[in-house]
Amino acid sequence: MAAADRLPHEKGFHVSWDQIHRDARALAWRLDGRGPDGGTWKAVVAITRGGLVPAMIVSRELDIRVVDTISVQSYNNQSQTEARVTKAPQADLMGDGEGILVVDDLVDSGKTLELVRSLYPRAHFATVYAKPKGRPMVDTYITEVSQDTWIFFPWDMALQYVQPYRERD
Ligand SMILES: O=P(O)(O)OC[C@H]1O[C@H](OP(=O)(O)OP(=O)(O)O)[C@H](O)[C@@H]1O
Ligand code: HPA
Ligand SMILES: [Mg+2]
Repeated sequence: MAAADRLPHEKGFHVSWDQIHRDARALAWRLDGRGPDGGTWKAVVAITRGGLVPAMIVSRELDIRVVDTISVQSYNNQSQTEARVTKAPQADLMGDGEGILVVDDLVDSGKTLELVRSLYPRAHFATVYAKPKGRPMVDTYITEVSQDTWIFFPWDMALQYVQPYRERD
């Protein structure tokens, strides 16, 4: 669905680069020292593509140098399709997920995390934003938004000229 076709009851939550940076840092600080046995995390695994930016910020804050990715595609623009893994992380790194921090930008229906959880049940799942339906799938998150809110990330947006209020028809 194009952004212009959104239903009127659906709200937009626009996240700037500055905001995602602050929120991803807050996520990192919350996760610090919460690895196995109160220790450090073995690796950060980003769920691409949306998890790449938060995972980079988290791994930088927590000084985790081992970073891998899992590609899960669950949306085509804004309509949901069946979640599927299109690229898996290194199997010997992952094991059952013990000590692995899986990071994504948000959890919505929870379908993406449900799939990744089924593959790595002992991993820790962290997202920056969460909607109520998907919340049971995430272990740590920073900000919750309502289910009828669409989150717009800075990598999907551009600055645009806006007509002055008095000149709009
Ligand atoms: O909880 P869910 O309902 O599964 O939705 C959340 C997922 O959907 C989006 O990814 P998407 O599949 O659109 O791919 P992208 O990260 O490449 O944009 C988002 O980045 C999450 O990964
Ligand atoms: O609210 C959202 N914003 C961006 N991508 C998404 N993928 C699922 N839900 C969302
Ligand atoms: Mg994603």
